Amino acid sequence: MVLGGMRGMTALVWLGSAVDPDEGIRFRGMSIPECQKKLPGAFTGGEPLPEAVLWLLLTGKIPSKAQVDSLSKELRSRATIPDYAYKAIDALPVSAHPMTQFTTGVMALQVQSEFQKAYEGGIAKARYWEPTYEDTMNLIARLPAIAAYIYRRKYKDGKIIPLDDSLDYGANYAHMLGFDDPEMLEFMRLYISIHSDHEGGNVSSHTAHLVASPLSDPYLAFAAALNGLAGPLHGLANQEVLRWIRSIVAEFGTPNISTEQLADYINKTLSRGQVVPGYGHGVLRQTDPRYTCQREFALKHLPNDPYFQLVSKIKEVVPPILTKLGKVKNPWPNVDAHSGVLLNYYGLTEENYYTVLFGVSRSFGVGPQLIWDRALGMPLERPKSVTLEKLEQLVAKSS
Ligand SMILES: CC(=O)SCCNC(=O)CCNC(=O)[C@H](O)C(C)(C)COP(=O)(O)OP(=O)(O)OC[C@H]1O[C@@H](n2cnc3c(N)ncnc32)[C@H](O)[C@@H]1OP(=O)(O)O
Ligand SMILES: O=C([O-])CC(=O)C(=O)O
Repeated sequence: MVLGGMRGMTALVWLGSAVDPDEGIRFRGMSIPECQKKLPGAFTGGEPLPEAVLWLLLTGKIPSKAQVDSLSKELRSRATIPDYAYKAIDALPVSAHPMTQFTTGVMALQVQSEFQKAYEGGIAKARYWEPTYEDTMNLIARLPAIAAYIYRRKYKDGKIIPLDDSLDYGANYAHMLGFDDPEMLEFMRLYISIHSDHEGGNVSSHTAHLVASPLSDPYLAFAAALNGLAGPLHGLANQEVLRWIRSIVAEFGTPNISTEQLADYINKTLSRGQVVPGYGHGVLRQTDPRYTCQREFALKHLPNDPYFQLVSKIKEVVPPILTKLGKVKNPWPNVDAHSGVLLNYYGLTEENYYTVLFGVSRSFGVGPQLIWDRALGMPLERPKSVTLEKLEQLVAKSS
C-alpha cells in the first residue's frame, strides 16, 4: 500500500460523499439520478442547481427551492472581487496556463481571509469553524468571476462580462464566460453539480484537507488543491481528452472513422508510452456514473454531433484494448472522457481552460469538508513514513 499510492487504504473521514467501486459517487448517500430527481433545479425537471448540491454536501439535508434561491442570492452578495486579485492575474503573461492564472487569483483572494484574521486575534478552537465558514462561502462566491476573468482575458481580448444579479450560480458563471444559450446554462449546472465532490481521497480533495490541517485557511488549502487538480492524471485529463480526440480527427481528417482506424490510433497512443486519457480510475471499477449522466445529456441535446458520436465509439473500442494489456484495473471511462465534447459543442472550445471549470466545481465539495474539519476539531495530518531499507526488512521478516 505505501508503495502503491495508498490504494485501498482507508485513511480519511469525508462527510459529503463516498465512492463505491461499482456504483460510483453518492452525495450524502444519494446517487446522481437521485440528486437529479430530488434536488431543486432552475425549473421543474431541470438539472440540480449547484447551490442545492452545496446545501446537501454541507448539511446532509435536501433543501427546498426557496432555500436554494436564498443561497443563490447570498452567494451573489458575497461575489465582490478586490481589484488587486485581477491585477495579480494581470501580472502573469496571457500565455500562462489558465490553471496557473486561477491559482494566482485564489491566492490573491486569500488576502481577505477571515480565518487568518480571527486566528491572529486569538479566536478559540471551538469557534474555528465560523471564520472557516465565512472564508468558504466567500471563496465559492468569488470563484466564477475570477475564473471568467481568466477566460475572457486569455481568449476574448479581455472584454469582461459582469455578474447578472438575476441568475443562479451555474448560469451566472456561463454568462460571465460569454454563453447564454439556455441549454449551455443547464449543462453548466449539471457540470458543477457532478464535479463537486468525489469522496476524500482524490488528489485535490485530499490535498485541501491536508493543507488545511495545520490551520492553513480555506484559500491556502484550495489553491493547493487546484495545483493537484492541474495534473494530467487528475483534473487536467479533461483537457487531455479533447486534445486527444482532436488529434484523432486531425490524423484521419474526419471524426467519422472506422472501428479499425480507431483501434490502430489507440494502440499507437499506448505504444508511445502514453495513457488513454479519460479511461481508468484509482477507485472506480465500472463506467463512471458522471460519464453516464453526461452521455444522457448529450443523447438528449446533441445526438448527431460528430464529436459526441466519436466519443461513443471510443467507449466501445478502448475498454477491450486496455483489458488486453493485463495491468489496467479499470478499463472504463471516467468523468473526463465526456465533458470536453459537450463544452466544445456549446462553443467553449478552448480545452486548456477546462480544468478551471472543474476547479470551480470542486470548491463545492472541498469547502464544506473544511468547515466540518474545523467543527470536528480534526487534528494536524501527519502519517508515518518508512525508509526503503526498513520496508525491505519488514518484507524479508514476513516472508
Ligand atoms: C477526475 C479524475 O481524476 S478521473 C482520472 C483522470 N485521469 C485519466 O483519465 C488519465 C488516464 N488514466 C490513468 O492514468 C489511470 O487510470 C489513473 C491515474 C486514473 C489511475 O491510476 P491507477 O490507480 O494507478 O490505475 P491502475 O492500477 O489501473 O494502473 C495499472 C497500470 O495500468 C496503466 N493504466 C491505467 N489506466 C490507463 C490508461 N487509461 N491508459 C493506459 N494505461 C493505463 C497505469 O499507467 C499502470 O501502468 P504501469 O504499471 O506501467 O505504471
Ligand atoms: O476520485 C478520484 O481519484 C478522481 C476523481 O474522479 C475525482 O476526483 O473526481
